[in-house]
This record gives sequence, structure tokens and C-alpha cells, in this order.
Amino acid sequence: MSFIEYSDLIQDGDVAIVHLGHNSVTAVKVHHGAQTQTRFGVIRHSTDLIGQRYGSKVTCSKGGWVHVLHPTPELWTVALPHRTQILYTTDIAMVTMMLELKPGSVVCESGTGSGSLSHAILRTIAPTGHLHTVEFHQQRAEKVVEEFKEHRVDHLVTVRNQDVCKDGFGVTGVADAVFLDIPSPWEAVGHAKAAMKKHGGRLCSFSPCIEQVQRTCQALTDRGFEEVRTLEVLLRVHNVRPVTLQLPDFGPDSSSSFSQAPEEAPPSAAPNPAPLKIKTTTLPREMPGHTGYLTFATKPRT
Ligand SMILES: C[S@@+](CC[C@H](N)C(=O)[O-])C[C@H]1O[C@@H](n2cnc3c(N)ncnc32)[C@H](O)[C@@H]1O
Repeated sequence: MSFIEYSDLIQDGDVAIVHLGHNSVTAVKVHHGAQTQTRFGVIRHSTDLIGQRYGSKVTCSKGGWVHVLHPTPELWTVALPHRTQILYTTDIAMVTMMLELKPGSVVCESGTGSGSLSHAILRTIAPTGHLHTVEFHQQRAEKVVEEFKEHRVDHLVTVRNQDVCKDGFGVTGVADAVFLDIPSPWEAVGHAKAAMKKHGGRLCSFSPCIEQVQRTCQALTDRGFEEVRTLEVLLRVHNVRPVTLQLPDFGPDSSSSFSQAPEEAPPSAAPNPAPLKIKTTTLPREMPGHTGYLTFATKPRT
């Protein structure tokens, strides 16, 4: 198992994602002899997991069952232990596209936080790219190093425990793209520019507040970045459901010859038309709210 390569069978040492039900997943480190408690009973790793195929339905000790899934960055985002606020897949998808990430890209990121975005970046830039990620909180930096090893993506990433606003990314002239998710991104714009390749690249900054966006846009413009754009991704999932529509009865057809002489028209005894059964969509009553603004910019060739 690795977050960047699929394997069929669950093996000792893997990190597997246990799907317990709708919106309920948990990550499990698989070890010979270990057990995991769930609300459906115990999962015994040696007999229930190791050697089974990813995707298998596993029956727990109380008779309930779960599915055991191969890890992906998307599943990790919903299963990971939160140390910070994290980026979710809706924003991550936009970031990946707008930063033009691809296999081989070199990316700088700060802060690393809980590593939600980092895992998605790593999957995209593998097998030849590299992520330089900077986190100034020591325990968070150590925890994410441990997780990158467990997920077998550590060869693609360098974690630096330093303040990006003071010390930068620790690399110069190598990055195709830079991503910032820190409280004062405008203080890191100069370091971001220095980390980027001479022939230019893309930058994204994620901020929850518009005041942060204003200062970041100003700093980007002052430093010669171009195509500065801010957007917000709001996901509206429509409910697809069957509806039955009663067709309206408009009375006798006015275009028929009877319409010229209404007194000659037969009484409209026609039965109501049969109701129409169709599938349609309705808007959600509630929508996930604001997460943050994504500001994108291009560093031109220098
Ligand atoms: C909101 S979290 C990032 C979450 C991350 N994008 C994810 O998806 O998991 C912000 C992180 O930035 C770190 N941070 C804040 N200011 C920093 C700085 N100047 N240098 C390095 N890290 C910083 C914080 O310690 C925190 O862990």
C-alpha cells in the first residue's frame, strides 16, 4: 500500500480506511495481532484484514459489517486526525487545477497543518515531482513526517520546521507552484517569489477573511505578480428525486373549428390527462458555508 500506488491486498503495515457508514470513516494501521474496536464490534487484523482484498466487506465480532478501502488523499482528508483547520476536496480540486500541478511539478507549501492538501499534492506530482512544505509548529511538523513515512510518500517530500515569513521555504528558484495557508500570507509573498523558477509559475493563497485577501493581493501586485484573481468555491449539490406533476387542464382547444362557434362546442367531458412522472432536481435547503477565498497569481518570467 502507498498513497500513490494501488495494491490489491491488505498487508501488515498498511494504513487502511475503514468505512463504517455514511460520512463515517476511520484510518487503521494494520498490524499482525492488533484489533480495532468499532461500533459493530472488533476487527481482528490478522484474520479480518491481512490478506483480504481492498474493498472487502468485513464482518465484525458483533455481526455488523464494514468495508475496508485502499487509502486515497480524498479518503485521508475525511479520516485524518485534525491538528488544525484543513482544506477539503472541493477547494483542493480547484487549487490543483489552477496551480497546473502535474507529475513532475515542484511545489512549495506553507503551513503544512494536518497535511490534508499535502497528500493531494503528492499524489498529483508523483512519481518525479517534489513538495517542500514548511510548518513552524514543531509537533505538527513531526507528526506529518511520521504520516508521510507510514503512507510511503516520504521520498517525494521535504518537511521544514521553520517560520516561512522569516526564513522562507529553504529553496530558491525551483518551484513551479507555491501554496500559502497561513494567517499573514502577504509576509511570505517575497519568499514565495524567491522559491519559484526563473521562468515563472503559479501561486495560490487560501484565506478565510477578505481583509487577508486584500493585503495579499496588494503584496502580490507590489512584487510584480500578474493575473491576480480571487475566487470562492461553493458547492451546490442538487437533490435528484422523482416527482409527479398533474398536467393542467386548459379547457377545449381554442384552435379547433369549434372555437369559432362556442355554442356548437361539445361539453368538455374529457378526463384529466394522466399525471406526468419525471425525475427532477431540487436545490439543497442548506449549503456548506464559506471555507475561504482562493487568490491565484502568476509570476512572470524574469
Ligand atoms: C490552517 S493550517 C494549514 C492546513 C493545511 N492546508 C491542510 O490542508 O491540512 C495552517 C498552518 O500553518 C502554520 N503556520 C502559520 N503561520 C506559519 C508560518 N509563518 N510559518 C510556517 N507555518 C505557519 C500553522 O502552525 C498551521 O499548522
